[in-house]
Amino acid sequence: MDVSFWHERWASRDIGFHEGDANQLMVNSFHELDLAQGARIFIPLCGKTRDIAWMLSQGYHVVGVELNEGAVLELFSELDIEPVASEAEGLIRYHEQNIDIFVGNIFDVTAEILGPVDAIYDRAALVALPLVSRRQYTKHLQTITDNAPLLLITYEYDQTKYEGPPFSIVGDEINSHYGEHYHISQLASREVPGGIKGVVSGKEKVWLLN
Ligand SMILES: C[S@@+](CC[C@H](N)C(=O)[O-])C[C@H]1O[C@@H](n2cnc3c(N)ncnc32)[C@H](O)[C@@H]1O
Repeated sequence: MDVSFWHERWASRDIGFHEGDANQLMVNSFHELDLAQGARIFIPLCGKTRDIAWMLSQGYHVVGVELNEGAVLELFSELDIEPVASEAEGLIRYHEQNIDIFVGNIFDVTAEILGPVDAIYDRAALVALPLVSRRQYTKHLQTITDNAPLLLITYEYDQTKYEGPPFSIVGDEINSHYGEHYHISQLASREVPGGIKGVVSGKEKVWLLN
């Protein structure tokens, strides 16, 4: 998936991945991260997810990275926040009190740009990438966050029935990316209502990595 694939999806409003409300598995599992008030949560490939509104409402700080600037502007508009824009080493940083969103490619984000991270939340980010990029992405994520604890949401389904994205990711693969530095536990799982893109039945799973 190159960057033009995602820009085209935003341009044509082919954004079925966007949920109208905070993700229920995330809401039910977030306490497992055991974070202090004001903790800074990193959301890679954040789109304009409503999960950000939920985290802000719970008193957390959020830092996100998203390729598509239009998505980021929509995010702030829907949050009813007017951010300040600045340049940040080739990326654009949109900032307001408890929120920083960087517009650019995740692979151009360094630990210095990102700043301190208390936890990572990955929904529809790992599963959005093909396998070769997933290897690169998970290594990069661990480097720029110094292996911060991670709440991860994945899909599992028969990959021969639908080509993705989202891609099907099983526990063994998560272990291959993260097993060296993390203890991995599955917290919950639910059937995807209507299946994956209405084509194949699938499960949505939430994992805690710490
Ligand atoms: C499947 S969407 C998920 C968005 C969000 N996490 C959510 O739950 O709604 C994937 C998002 O990642 C963005 N994206 C894809 N590749 C990226 C990259 N290399 N760097 C930053 N953002 C990227 C896309 O523009 C898209 O908004």
